[in-house]
Formats: sequence, structure tokens, C-alpha cells
Amino acid sequence: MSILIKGVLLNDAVKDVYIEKNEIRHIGTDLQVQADQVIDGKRKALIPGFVNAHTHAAMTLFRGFGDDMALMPWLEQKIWPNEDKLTYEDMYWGTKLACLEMIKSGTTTFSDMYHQYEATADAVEEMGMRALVAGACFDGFNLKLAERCKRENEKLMAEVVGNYSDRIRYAAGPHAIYTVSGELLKWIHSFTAEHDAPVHLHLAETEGEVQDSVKKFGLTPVRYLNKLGVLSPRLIIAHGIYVDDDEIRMLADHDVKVVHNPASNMKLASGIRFKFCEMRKAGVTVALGTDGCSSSNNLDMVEAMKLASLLGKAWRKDPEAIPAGEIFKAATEAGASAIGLKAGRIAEGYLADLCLVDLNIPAFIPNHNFVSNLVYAANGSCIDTVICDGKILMQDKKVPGEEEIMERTAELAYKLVKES
Ligand SMILES: N[C@@H](CCSC[C@H]1O[C@@H](n2cnc3c(=O)[nH]cnc32)[C@H](O)[C@@H]1O)C(=O)O
Ligand SMILES: [Zn+2]
Repeated sequence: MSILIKGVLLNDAVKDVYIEKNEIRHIGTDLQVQADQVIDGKRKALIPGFVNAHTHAAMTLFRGFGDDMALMPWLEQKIWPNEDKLTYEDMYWGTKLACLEMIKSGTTTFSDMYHQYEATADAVEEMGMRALVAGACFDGFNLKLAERCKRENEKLMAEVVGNYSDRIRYAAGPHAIYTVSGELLKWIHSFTAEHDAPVHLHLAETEGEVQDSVKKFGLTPVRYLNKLGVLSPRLIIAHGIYVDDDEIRMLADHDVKVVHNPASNMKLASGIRFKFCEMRKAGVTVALGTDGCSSSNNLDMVEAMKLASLLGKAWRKDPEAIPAGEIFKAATEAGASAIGLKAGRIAEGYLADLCLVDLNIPAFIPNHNFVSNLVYAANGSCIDTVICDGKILMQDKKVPGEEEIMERTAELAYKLVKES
């Protein structure tokens, strides 16, 4: 299987890009190669596929449900009681809708933390995307439940993870420090060290979480994790809003990855002063995510880039903070490196996870500065073609089977919420 993209705009020059199997093989001008498929890149730009580094895919089912609430009442009153009722079918179709939405807005990889590992993985497998799927758990500081979480993760590793293609990888998914005991966090740290797997955790998301952490553990969230000995390069923390300078240094020293979720942080009013610049300066890998569709309420990484950049400028009163090129890197290269993928860049030898952007729309006219237009002027609907793992997932803005996915998910979500 090979693809030749002819005459496409790439970093301000017109290039040909040749893809063989799942890799970018050659980048040049006027490449004379035979390919199974040829894509005309005229009036299109080539970018790496986005990496949505924190989401709960099947939360598409709860889009528009439980709006305008703060994190804890939203989770406790609206989300958790309904998540308990999710069936395999709900999860599978909810994830398919998330994949559809992500493909349509240029995301090729996402890092997920939700229920029912297999339902998520089955949907991702069929949609052709890449995902880091977390074996999510919380023990509520209950020893019996902690044991259950351990057995579930062991079982996933022994019997489930290997059934999927290498587009799907396993992470452990302890939910947060207010729902998961220190003992379980430590167990997860050593279990994942043995298997060299990432750990995906919500951390330092609200002021309330920090206050509770100080009350309960005598330490702020990052210091608490440091004391438990679970900070590592495999740890991916979502949110990380409430961290001081010493904690940023701890994150940098242990090469912990941080995911900024601007839409969710603003909608739940969790906090706006995400320290993007300080973290980058300290050498922390900062990726970008949307979070789930009940707090986001979409999975559009183009929109997330704009929100992150503008929010960062606004609270600092500094228009020079987080320029377009920097947030574009967070949404691509940093996301890929956070989850350990050789992707997020267009270079020979990198994974063929790519998007063609339609330049024939008002947001790209004039095109003095492509990255500026992409971040500040466009939204996810500018994406025309998506390639993941060397296969075309969308062409001319059409994804095969999209009508069925929308119909099925709408029905299931309606039933779920109506019965709540
Ligand atoms: N309770 C599950 C695992 C949790 S999945 C991840 C959870 O994170 C929830 N969630 C979504 N967004 C956020 C957020 O911003 N902060 C904290 N939790 C969130 C989501 O609704 C879901 O319940 C089990 O042990 O089987
Ligand atoms: Zn989340």
C-alpha cells in the first residue's frame, strides 16, 4: 500500500510526499514514483494529524447534558449516575461518534480514559485511528475495590491488550487523587513500570482538589505524588492547573507529561491560569486536549489551539504569550511525544498520520501565514483529507459510514438521557 500526495503546500513550499505502508518515505519535488493511490494536493496544505492528549471519547453521548455546572456536582449529580448505566453498545457507538468527529477535524490519535476498554478499542480499531486507551479505575479508598482494579488491569494486560493492532495501546487510568488511594497509585506505578506503559491521571484541576489534598495528605497534589514516588516519564497528567514553581520543577525533573484542556477548564470554571509558558521554560512536555464532550463540548483540536493561545495571552495580559506555532506544536509533536509515538512531524521515517487542509475557504485567504490562519482563523471543518497509519480515513470531507454512526449514537444517547 502506497500513497503519493502531489504538489501540496508544506512549510511554505510546494512538495510531493510519498507514503509507503504506514511511514513517510520521501519528501521532495516532482517525485517519480508509482503509488497505489495519488492525491492531488492543489490548494491544500499538509499537516501532521492532531493528537488529542486527553479525552473521554464516549462522553459524546452526554454532549449538551449537564451543562453549566462545576466539576464535582457535575460528576456526582449528572455524569457518574449515568455512566453506571452504559452498555457495550452505548460505549461502542459513543466512541465511534467521537472518532468520526475527531477524524473530521484532523485528529489521528487520542489518549482516552473511560469505561469498558474493549468497547472503546473495538470502535477505534474499526475507525482506523490510533489511541492510547486507559484501563480506567477508581477505588474510592476502599481496599476491596483497589484489589478489583488491580485484577482488572492485570486481566486487561494478559488477555485483552494483545488482541488489538498496534494502533491501540494500553495505559493505566487511575482517575484522580480524590478517587484513587495512594496505595493503588503506587501499585499502578510499579505494574506499568514492568510493562513500560503510560499512566493517565487527572491532577490539580480545581482549587477544591488542592485544598482537599492538603487536608487529607498534608501536601499539594504534585508534592503528594512525588512523596508516593509515582512521578515518572510515563505519567501523563490532565489539567495540571494548580502547580507552583517547585512543582513545575518536580514535573520537569521526572519528565512528567502535562495535558492542557482549555475548553473544559473554562466551561467547568476549574481555572484559567494554566502555566504553559513556565512549564515549557522548565522543559516540561505540554500537550493539548479537549477533554470529554460534556465539558468541552466538542473534540475540535483546531478550536482547542485557538482557545489555549487566546486564554494564555488574556490572563497574562501578554499578546506575545503562546504564539500560533507553539500551540500547533503542542497539538501535534508534543502530543505524539507525550504518548511515545514517532509521529506529529512531517519527516522521512515518521508515521504517516497526516491531514490535508482545504485552503480554498475564506479562513485561508489571504494566506500570508498558514499556521496563523490555522490557529486563529480556521476551525476543524477546514480538514479535507485524513491519513492514519498510511490509510485514508477521510477524503473530500467524507468518512465512510458517517450517517449510520450519527443515527445510531443519537438514538442511544437519547434513550440514555431520557431514562435518567
Ligand atoms: N469510574 C470508572 C473509571 C473512570 S473513567 C473516567 C472518568 O472521568 C470523568 N471525567 C470527565 N471529565 C473529567 C474532568 O475534567 N475531571 C475529572 N473527571 C472527569 C468521566 O466522566 C469518567 O467518569 C471505573 O472505575 O470504572
Ligand atoms: Zn478529563
